[in-house]
Amino acid sequence: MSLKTRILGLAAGLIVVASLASWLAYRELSENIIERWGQQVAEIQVRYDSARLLQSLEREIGLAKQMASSSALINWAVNPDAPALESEAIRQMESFRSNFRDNSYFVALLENGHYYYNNEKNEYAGDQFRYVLDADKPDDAWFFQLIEEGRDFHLNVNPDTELGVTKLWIDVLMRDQTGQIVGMVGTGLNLDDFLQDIVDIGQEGITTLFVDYNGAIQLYRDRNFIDFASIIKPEGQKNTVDLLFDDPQDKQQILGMLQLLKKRSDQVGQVESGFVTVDGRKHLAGVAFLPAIGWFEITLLDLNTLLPRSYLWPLVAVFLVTLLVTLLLFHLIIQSRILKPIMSLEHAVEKVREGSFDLPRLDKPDNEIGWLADHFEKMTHSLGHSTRELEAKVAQRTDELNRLARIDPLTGLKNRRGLDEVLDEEIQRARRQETGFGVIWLDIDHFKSINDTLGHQAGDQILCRVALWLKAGVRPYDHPGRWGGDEFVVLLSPCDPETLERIARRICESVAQESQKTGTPVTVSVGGYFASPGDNSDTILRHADHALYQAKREGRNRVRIGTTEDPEINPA
Ligand SMILES: Nc1nc2c(ncn2[C@@H]2O[C@H](COP(=O)(O)OP(=O)(O)OP(=O)(O)O)[C@@H](O)[C@H]2O)c(=O)[nH]1
Repeated sequence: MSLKTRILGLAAGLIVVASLASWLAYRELSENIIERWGQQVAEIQVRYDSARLLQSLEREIGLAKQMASSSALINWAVNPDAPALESEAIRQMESFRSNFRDNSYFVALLENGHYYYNNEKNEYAGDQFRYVLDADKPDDAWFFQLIEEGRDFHLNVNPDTELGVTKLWIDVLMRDQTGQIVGMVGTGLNLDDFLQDIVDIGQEGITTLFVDYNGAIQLYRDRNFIDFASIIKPEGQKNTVDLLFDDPQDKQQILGMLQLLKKRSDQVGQVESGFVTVDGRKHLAGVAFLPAIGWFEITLLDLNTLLPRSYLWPLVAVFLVTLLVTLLLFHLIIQSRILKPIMSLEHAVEKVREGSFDLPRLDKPDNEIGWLADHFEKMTHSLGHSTRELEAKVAQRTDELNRLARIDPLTGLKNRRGLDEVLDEEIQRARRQETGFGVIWLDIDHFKSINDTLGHQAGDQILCRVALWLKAGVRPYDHPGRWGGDEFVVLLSPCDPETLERIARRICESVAQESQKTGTPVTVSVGGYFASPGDNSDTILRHADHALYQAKREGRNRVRIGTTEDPEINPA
C-alpha cells in the first residue's frame, strides 16, 4: 500500500474516530444543555403556574374568610331559629354573593344541618335554604368530614348532585367567639372555566396539575383523572398522581418530592424537579408546594416538544461541513507538503540508482522533507562529479595500461602485441587501398656469445642501442618494434619495394657503423618483404623470416629481400 493511501487512510480513520467522539460529546452535551435548560424552565413554569392559581384564588379565599367571620352570620348560626337573625344573615350572604367572582355562595349550619345556596342568576332569591345536610348521605359527607377534621380552610373539587353543579369549592369554617365550630361558608368556582383559564392553558408541551397532601389529583385538564370529593374517600380509592406514570420508579420519585416539599413547607418558593415518563414520552417534572391552599403544583414539560433535538441539527451540519473542509485541507496540505515532495524524491533516487545523475526538478517545501531533498540534490551533484572524475581517471589508466601492454619495457619500442595490431591494420589498409607495404625482420648476429662474454646486462644495453639506431633509421610514420629476444620488426607504410630495400640497408649499415663507436661492435642480419594486398599476416611474416634466415645463412650482416616466388616458401 502506498504512503499516500496509508496517510489518507489514517487521516480518514482519525476523522471517523473524531466524528464519533464529537457525536457522542454532542449528544451528551445537548442532553445536558436541554436538561439544565429544562430544569430552569420547569422551576420558572411551576412558580408562574402557582402564582396564577393563587392570584385567581386569593381574592375569593379572602372574601370567604371575611364571610366566615361576619358576626351576623355567626350569631345566626348559633341561633338558627331566630327569624330576625336569619334575615340579617341572608342579607349579608347576598351582599357577599355580589362580590364573589362566581356570584355564588353557600352557608351550612352545624346546629340544624341547613344548607343555603344562591348562584349568579340569583335563582334562589328568597329561597336560599336548599336542603338539610344528612350525615348518612355520602354526598354530604364532605361537610361532616371537614367539621370533624376542624380545618379552617379547605379547597374541594366536588360535584353537588343536589344543585347539579361541579365546582372548585372554597370551604371556610365559621367559629363563634369561644372558637366553637358553628358552620361553614364559601363559594365555588366553575370547574370548567377554572380548568380552561388556569390549568389547561393550551401551551403545547406543558401540562399543569394540582394535587393535595395525599397526592390526590385536584385539578387536571382531563376531568377523568380528578379525584372528586377527595376528602371523603378512604386511602387507596383516591385518584392519585401516580396514575399518570407508567414506571413505578417515577411514582416513587414524585411521591418522594411531595414528602420532601411537605417537610420543607416553611421554606417559601421551594421547587423540586426530575425526569419522568408520561405516555411513553420523557418529561421533566417540576413540583412546588402551595402552603396557602395546601396543594402541590406539578408542571410536566415535554422537552422533545419544547426543544426538539432537530433545533440543534444545523450545529451538526456545520460540524460535518467543517470536518469535510478540514479533511480536504488536510489532504491538500499533506499532498503538497509531504506526498508530492516524497514522490519526486523517490523518482530522483530511482534515477540515481539507475546511474543517472541528471536529476529532475525536485519539490522542496520549507520543511524537513524539503531540506532532505536539498541535501540529496547536493549529494547527487557531488557524487556525479566524483563519478565522472573517477571514470575519466579509470579511462586514462586503462588507456595507459593498454599502451603499456603494447610497449616493450626494455627498449620502449612496440612489443609483439603492438606489432601484431599494426600489422593487422596495415593488412586491412592494403586491402582497402590496393597498395602494398614493407616488413623488415632483423636479428642481432651472435648475440648469444655477446651475452655470454659481456654479461646479460651488457646484452640489454646493446638491445637498447639497436632499438635507438632502428628508430633513427626509419621514417617518423614507420612502426619499429621488438619481436622478442634479439629480434626486431619494422612495418613501413606507405612504401614501395625500393624504399623497403633502401631502409633495410640503411638500418643494417647504421647498426654496424654506430656500434663501432661504442667499443662493442655488433651487426644485424635483415630480412625484408614487400607485402601485397591480400597477403595475410602468416604469409607476410613467414616471407620476412625466411629472408632473414637467408641473410643469416649467407654470412650475416646483410640484407635479403624475400619475394612471393621464393621457392623455399612456396615449394609448389
Ligand atoms: N641480454 C639479453 N639477452 C637476451 C634477451 N632475450 C634473449 N636473449 C639472448 O639472446 C640470445 C639469442 O641467440 P640466438 O639469436 O638464438 O643466436 P645468436 O647467438 O644471436 O646467433 P645468430 O642469430 O645465429 O647470429 C640467447 O642467448 C638469449 O638468451 C634479453 O632480453 N637480454
